[in-house]
Amino acid sequence: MTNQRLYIEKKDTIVNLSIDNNNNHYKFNIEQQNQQDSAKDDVITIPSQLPNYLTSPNQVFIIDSIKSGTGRSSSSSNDIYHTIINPLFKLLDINYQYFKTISSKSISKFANQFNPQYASTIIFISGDTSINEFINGLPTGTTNDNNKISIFPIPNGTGNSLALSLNLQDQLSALTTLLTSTNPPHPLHLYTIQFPTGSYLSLHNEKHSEITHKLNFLVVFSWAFHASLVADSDTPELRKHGLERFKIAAANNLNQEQKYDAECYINSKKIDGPFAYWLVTGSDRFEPTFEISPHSDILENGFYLVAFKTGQDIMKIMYQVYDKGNHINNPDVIYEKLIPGDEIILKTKNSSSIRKRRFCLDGSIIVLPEQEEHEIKIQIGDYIHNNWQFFIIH
Ligand SMILES: Nc1ncnc2c1ncn2[C@@H]1O[C@H](COP(=O)(O)OP(=O)(O)OP(=O)(O)O)[C@@H](O)[C@H]1O
Repeated sequence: MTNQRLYIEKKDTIVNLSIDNNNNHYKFNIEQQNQQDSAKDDVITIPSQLPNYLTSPNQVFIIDSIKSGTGRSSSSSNDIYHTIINPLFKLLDINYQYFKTISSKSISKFANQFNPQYASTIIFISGDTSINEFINGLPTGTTNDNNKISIFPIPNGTGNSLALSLNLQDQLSALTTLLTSTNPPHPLHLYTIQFPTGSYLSLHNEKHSEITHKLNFLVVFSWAFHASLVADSDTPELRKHGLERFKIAAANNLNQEQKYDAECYINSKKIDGPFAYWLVTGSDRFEPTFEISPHSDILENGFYLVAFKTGQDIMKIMYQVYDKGNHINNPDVIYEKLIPGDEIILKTKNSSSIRKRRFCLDGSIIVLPEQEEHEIKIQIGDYIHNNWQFFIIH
């Protein structure tokens, strides 16, 4: 059970928030006056003056991606929006618009019609993919002040790498950070990939939609073993297992040779494959203890290549990742930093089999067309995309 007591200065009221970690059930209650006079030392004060990004003229939106993580049903006690966020925001007089997903296209559609009057704050109750879908779904913005978007993740997905990289370990601590942070929102850096014509987004291992323009990622772009785990575990059956779904898919993948032929170039430096593991990431961890890139800082512009070749003991290296990111000291692991101005190109070979041409983009699976060779270039962008300026609340 995780508990949090908040003192709402504006209303001179203490509220108790709790989450039962076993079943994800939330509770919200307002303390009686006589209890309030007792121990006030363990409370977090929510000041009367909330951060600018939650007050007018900023427009606040909440996107509730209800199938993220193990999913949740509306108005039940595992629904953090209705149980906690809605009553808390009402108490704090925060004006916002609530948007709940109804399909796998909801977030892209919401993004495509997004046309705020002022700078906006978007709070995601989701994992990483939902945030990625929003950013990639936006139309071209104007260059007025209304193009500033501050994003905040309340971690509810299977993969919550963005939140974890900001040290937001759970929903309640994320909420208090959102309400009390004194840091100005920081530029949120994006990385861009042009996929070959004919590439498509795959959902539950079926073609979902064609990729028609460059796509951005926020936290991870992967191929080989990592992309296979994400793709293979994307079934309704395995999704029920939450984070365990990756472990189940990993066990299945370890029964097959992990051989992905390619050459990789960082600027003019060539790195020969074949690879078993290959990904680039700007975040330091994918799970609370899976420290995939200990030197990454999500607030910096740049990312790391983490890769190793076929023939290495995959599980041994994965355990090193869980051991405080110790894999980066393993001479068989390639760990390279890329900064603005650098570029990375992956040239795949013998990749006509579908398992060899699946990529993971912040949790989405992109399948390249059926060809023996592909070339993918990843560019380090900045925090501006399609005229929108992105910031992260931290
Ligand atoms: N009502 C819905 N019906 C179908 N799909 C939905 C619905 N709501 C959200 N989704 C989709 O579910 C996915 C949730 O991804 P998100 O990253 O937020 O959570 P997740 O559990 O971490 O998933 P992953 O780890 O695979 O990225 C998104 O692709 C989103 O569009």
